[in-house]
Amino acid sequence: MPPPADSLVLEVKKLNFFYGTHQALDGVDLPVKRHAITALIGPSGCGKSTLLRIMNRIYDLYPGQRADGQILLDGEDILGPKVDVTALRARVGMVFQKPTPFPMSIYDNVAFGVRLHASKTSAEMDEIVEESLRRAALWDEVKDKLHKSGLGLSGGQQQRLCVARGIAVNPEILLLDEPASALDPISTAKLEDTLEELKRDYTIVIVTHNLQQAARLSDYTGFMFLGKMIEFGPTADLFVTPKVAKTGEYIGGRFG
Ligand SMILES: Nc1ncnc2c1ncn2[C@@H]1O[C@H](COP(=O)(O)OP(=O)(O)OP(=O)(O)O)[C@@H](O)[C@H]1O
Repeated sequence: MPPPADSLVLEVKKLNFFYGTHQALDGVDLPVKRHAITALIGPSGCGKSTLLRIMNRIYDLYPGQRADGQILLDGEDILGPKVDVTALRARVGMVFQKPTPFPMSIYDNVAFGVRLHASKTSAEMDEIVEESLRRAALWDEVKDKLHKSGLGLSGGQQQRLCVARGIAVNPEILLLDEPASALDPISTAKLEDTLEELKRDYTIVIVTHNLQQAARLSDYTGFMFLGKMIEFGPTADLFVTPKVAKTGEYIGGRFG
């Protein structure tokens, strides 16, 4: 069963995507439920990252890439020509595969995006930085070195810093593209706990190669293959009783 229509924050409809003449997505639909975690799984090259990159129009930065179809965010089509892309990226934040802290202090990493979008007093900014680091489950580890470089943190801490930076601007949706692939198991577990906590207030879409991670973490899962959304549903149903044979083969490890 898909999530009820009135619980959706984002709806991808009949989405096609082209890198020049290469069609990477073909008629993709994806309903994204508010305050839930939606995972995208599928073999390498099936289009998971491409789909994620369309949701905040990162692809706009690259000539020759084009999308058609609809992506409704709170009912408004974000693929339309009149969309303010900077404002969109504040509403739909992104955390990448490799941790990408800026070469500046931990504090400034979190404050950076907020300064772009709003003017705050220093007391307000202190509060936002602390709250974001707490929510990203990093505060206790960094509260005594906020003015040291973000690049001095461990890989797992850097990734949670990127999550803190992403949520500091209070986005509706946080997109994560294989955020744990460069992390050790303990850092991965911490990041997963963080995401579980965050879904109370945010909507999360995560691309992962790790099927156990998708099964542990997500409420809904979409399985993609060769640019198509093959099956979408509640994670427990898709993993235990997939409706499409291809989904079962992938989950059963018969290809990938
Ligand atoms: N910049 C690009 N230019 C041309 N083709 C691209 C580009 N990026 C991706 N593609 C192609 O688009 C298709 C989908 O790629 P995408 O990176 O979205 O897959 P993916 O499922 O995220 O893969 P992976 O799990 O390996 O990251 C692939 O055929 C890929 O080769």
